[in-house]
Amino acid sequence: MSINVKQLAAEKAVEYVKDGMRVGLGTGSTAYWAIRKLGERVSEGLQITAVATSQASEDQARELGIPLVAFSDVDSLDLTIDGADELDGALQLIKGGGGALLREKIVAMGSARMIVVADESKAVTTLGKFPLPVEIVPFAWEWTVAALAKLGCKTELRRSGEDLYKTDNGNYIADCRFEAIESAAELALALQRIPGVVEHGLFIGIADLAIIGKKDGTIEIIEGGQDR
Ligand SMILES: O=C(CO)[C@H](O)[C@H](O)COP(=O)(O)O
Repeated sequence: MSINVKQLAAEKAVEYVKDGMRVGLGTGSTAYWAIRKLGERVSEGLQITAVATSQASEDQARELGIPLVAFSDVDSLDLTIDGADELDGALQLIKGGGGALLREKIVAMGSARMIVVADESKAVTTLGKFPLPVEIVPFAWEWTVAALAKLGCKTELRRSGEDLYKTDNGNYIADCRFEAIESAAELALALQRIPGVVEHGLFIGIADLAIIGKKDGTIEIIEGGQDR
């Protein structure tokens, strides 16, 4: 039987959750396993409150009996566990493959610690093979997409079947294929200067720890210095 490497990484991360913590719940197929394990621990008596980063994670947590609060009801969170589409050795991330990057960034930035959980295929030397998701407002989206393309990427507006994909916040996602991002920090600044961009999927200086599950059943832990 093959090992579920996402589950391996996610369950390791849940070991960092202690009684009384306020926990941010990430989004995606790796975060799913973390939420599942948290639900198991809650049913065994773990006392936590949680904030979800998407409707999907909220629904899953509710079903498992994890006590949920709105982010506006807490000053800050102790720990967020979330997945990533790519991560490098400096713990810079690309996120947003699941379309939840805006809420994910708010929740991660509002947490004392962020743990990234991933399988080894997500670990890269240079970010950029995975198209960078950028959340944009629907108004004048054609203009915003053209402005993004001027940064040197191939840009595609995300679709959901026949329709344009809409985030939980009612915005669109432009997926920007750079192939290689030489300076994530410079690109982040350039993206922030484009009106119409709500948020981008570059997470720089936010993650504290990455837990990477490997096919051979081992786990690699990368520690980083965040500068939130
Ligand atoms: O950023 C995300 C959602 O917006 C996810 O964390 C990211 O896409 C990784 O997902 P998965 O664990 O399913 O590979």
